[in-house]
Amino acid sequence: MGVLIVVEGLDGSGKRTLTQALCAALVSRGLTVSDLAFPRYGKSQPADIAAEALRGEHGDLFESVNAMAALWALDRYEAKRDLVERIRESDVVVLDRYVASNAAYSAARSHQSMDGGLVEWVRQLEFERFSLPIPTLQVYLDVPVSVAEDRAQYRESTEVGRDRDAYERDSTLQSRTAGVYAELARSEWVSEWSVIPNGVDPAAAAEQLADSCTQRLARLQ
Ligand SMILES: Nc1ncnc2c1ncn2[C@@H]1O[C@H](COP(=O)(O)OP(=O)(O)O)[C@@H](O)[C@H]1O
Ligand SMILES: Cc1cn([C@H]2C[C@H](O)[C@@H](COP(=O)(O)OP(=O)(O)O)O2)c(=O)[nH]c1=O
Repeated sequence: MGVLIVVEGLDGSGKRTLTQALCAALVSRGLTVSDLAFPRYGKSQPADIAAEALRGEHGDLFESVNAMAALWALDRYEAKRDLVERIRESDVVVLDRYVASNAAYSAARSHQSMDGGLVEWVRQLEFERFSLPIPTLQVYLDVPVSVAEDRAQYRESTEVGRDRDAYERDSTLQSRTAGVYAELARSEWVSEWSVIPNGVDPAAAAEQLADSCTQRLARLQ
């Protein structure tokens, strides 16, 4: 039975980079590691439909915050059995985005703080109704919106298929999302959070997180 670590943050905040560094740091400690990124594009119809809606397809689907959030949530519901199995079979499972993404982006789209109703709606849908596994630790990459945007723009210009979608192009949405993420982290929403400040080297952050995983695993035994 392993620990579930979730990496959260804005588009371009460095989630994929930290996830990869963390997996490498865990493997170098002799641990068995499994990683998964949400949305599971190409593997989940709900995720693909939501991504298409972000690019203007499917009529007015994009307009509904709840409909979009339900699609991202259904992607995770479909992955539940796989996720539970990975947690059973690995020492550590690392996720690039999870339920907190839905909470932060949905509240931000509706101009709500974390107390406005949507965050609680997401929690009830995903953790109560769907009974998705509760993360052991949620890691928030606290990067200024302008830095995340510059990185997402750079990636768009250098990587095929990484053109920015409607959320990524909306910098006021990104900035409200950062506000909700900060609230979620401060209130330790659903489980423990760790905030990585801007400027911390991803490899150094990964080493610290890997040490913390080793200690948590020792406590579980
Ligand atoms: N700490 C960092 N400092 C500088 N550049 C970074 C850092 N972390 C990630 N990057 C770069 O920023 C871009 C976006 O990072 P990525 O990990 O893909 O972000 P995300 O998965 O959050 O969208 C990539 O080009 C990556 O190489
Ligand atoms: C996983 C997830 C993502 N999102 C948002 C965050 C992103 O802006 C957008 C797409 O996810 P993202 O991780 O950015 O996909 P990619 O960069 O690979 O295209 O959807 C939610 O609103 N809820 C969720 O549950």
